[in-house]
Amino acid sequence: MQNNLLEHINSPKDLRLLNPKELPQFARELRNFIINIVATKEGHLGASLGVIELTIALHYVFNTPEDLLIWDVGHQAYGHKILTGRKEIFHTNRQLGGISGFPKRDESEYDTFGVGHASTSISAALGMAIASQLKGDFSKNHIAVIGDASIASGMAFEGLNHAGVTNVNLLVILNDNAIGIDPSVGALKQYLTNVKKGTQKQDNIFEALNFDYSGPINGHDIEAIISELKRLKKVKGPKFLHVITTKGKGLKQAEENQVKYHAPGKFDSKTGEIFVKSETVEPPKYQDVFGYTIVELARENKNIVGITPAMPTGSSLKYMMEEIPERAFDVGIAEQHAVTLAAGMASQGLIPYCNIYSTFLQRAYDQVIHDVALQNLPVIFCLDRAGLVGEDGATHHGVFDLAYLRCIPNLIIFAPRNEIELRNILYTVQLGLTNPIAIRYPRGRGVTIDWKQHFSKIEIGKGVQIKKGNILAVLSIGSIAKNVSEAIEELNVSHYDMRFLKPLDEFLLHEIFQKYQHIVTIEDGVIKGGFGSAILEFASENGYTNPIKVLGIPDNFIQHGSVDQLQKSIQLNSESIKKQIISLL
Ligand SMILES: Cc1ncc(C[n+]2csc(CCOP(=O)(O)OP(=O)(O)O)c2C)c(N)n1
Ligand SMILES: CC(=O)[C@@H](O)[C@H](O)COP(=O)(O)O
Ligand SMILES: [Mg+2]
Repeated sequence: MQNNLLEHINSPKDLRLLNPKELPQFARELRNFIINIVATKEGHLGASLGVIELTIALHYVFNTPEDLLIWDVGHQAYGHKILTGRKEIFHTNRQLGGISGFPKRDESEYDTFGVGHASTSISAALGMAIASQLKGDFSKNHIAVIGDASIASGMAFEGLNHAGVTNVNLLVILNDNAIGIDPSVGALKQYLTNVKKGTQKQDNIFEALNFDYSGPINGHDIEAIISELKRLKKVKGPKFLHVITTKGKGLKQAEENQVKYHAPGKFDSKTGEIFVKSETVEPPKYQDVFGYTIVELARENKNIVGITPAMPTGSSLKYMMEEIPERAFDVGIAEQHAVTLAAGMASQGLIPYCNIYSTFLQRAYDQVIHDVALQNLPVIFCLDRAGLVGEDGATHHGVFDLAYLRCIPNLIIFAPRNEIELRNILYTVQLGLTNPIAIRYPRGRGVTIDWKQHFSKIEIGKGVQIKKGNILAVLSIGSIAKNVSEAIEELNVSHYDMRFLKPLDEFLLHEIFQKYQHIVTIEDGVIKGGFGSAILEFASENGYTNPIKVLGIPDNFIQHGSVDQLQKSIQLNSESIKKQIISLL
């Protein structure tokens, strides 16, 4: 199909010149444009396809960028990006030096608020609306578009609760497609389903919170959305529009397999078929080592429970949810709840494995300190996606965990260098743990094909030497050990995998500091406050004066790109590590 309309549209101003009758065709073109590019460049797909009509209607009716539009999470904003001046560079989406996969303030004036983590849009839009009111600007509209999974999170409710007692010009649009990445969960989901079916007998929740509620309306009927948005534009105070859409709309496979097509990787843009990688045997993904191992352990140990806040597929807890559903819980986008739920369970003798992406645990920091560590409850945090995650970029890199966890008393912190270490620590912790523990491991595949070996117990607080050499010792933590091994293969230096950031293996450290002239520390976390800082503190406390070089993530936000490219850009790839070590020898 020719992009007859899209060809001429580079901004919402151009869009507003179209006749309303042309908009359905424009929607088809925009969809195809996204499908064609995501098919080869990868990225989030289903969410953007589902809001094409809504995106067009919003920019058609509202005077963006003066009217402020915020996309919750932002993974559904590809149509918005293309419509707001980024059509020609959309093919660089999520790539090194290219545009971000999420709205970002320094990328466009149409991106009014940086997003990536869920459920922030209502608070941000409310803040902007209050600012407009205080400035005496009563003409501006402030619009938050939020999904059915994201609105169930505590933070979204906090925003609604506040907004309902204001008279600011705020429009919350619920894009209800009944699914997050995985199917939405919880009582609110049931409520929304009942509203859709027209079987809801109770008061409308949103009206009860003082919102002017309208809907549900068909989010693919562009005429209907435009007409409703025009009406709402004239209504004062907090308004709530409930829109029903289909995730993946317009691509058959994406509609039928919404979980897979959330972010499908490369696929055939014509047929929609996902390209299957060749059958070469590869090491497993760390998430699968977690997912399969917890099932194995939980079969034997009936006290084991699993928790995920809305990431059953991403964390691979889905395997336990399939086999032992009564002990595996998807609690929705509710990281804070997930942590305190785990604390409650641990207080009663259960053994909770609380699996949260490193970046999303940031949201539950107080719960980790106040509900878990302060009471010394033996919760097992499995922090997936630790380190650089790649194309999701700055909002999603799990690089702060070592630093933000290290200062918490009682907490044990472990990072496996490979799949076997992960498997063994998962085994060890259910044998009886007196403290909480954080186990952090990266996105993607490990290094060991034959990973499913017999369990063996790991001694808490013990590091190991994995290569012997002279003069210089490299101390690493976690899976960055692979880069170190490659870097020093031909060098006469020692390599220690310290494994535990807390408690540090001080016995081993004394040995190292007495034996080697130079120490190099390497971590895939921020250098301010992480593993390297811990070693510097150890040296200072014990009067060691050996020169220590700290390698890790520098003190700035790392953007998007492949993990290899990003590691290279901050000298954490094996070649750069090698050069830096040689310069010290
Ligand atoms: C705090 C936080 N937790 C988890 C995620 C991972 N995540 C990204 S999108 C998503 C589902 C969002 O679902 P919904 O709000 O319904 O939007 P849809 O994808 O259906 O458009 C989740 C869980 C996140 N981005 N932020
Ligand atoms: C938008 C979002 O937060 C998720 O879709 C995230 O991109 C998932 O990351 P993984 O691909 O690492 O599971
Ligand atoms: Mg949804």
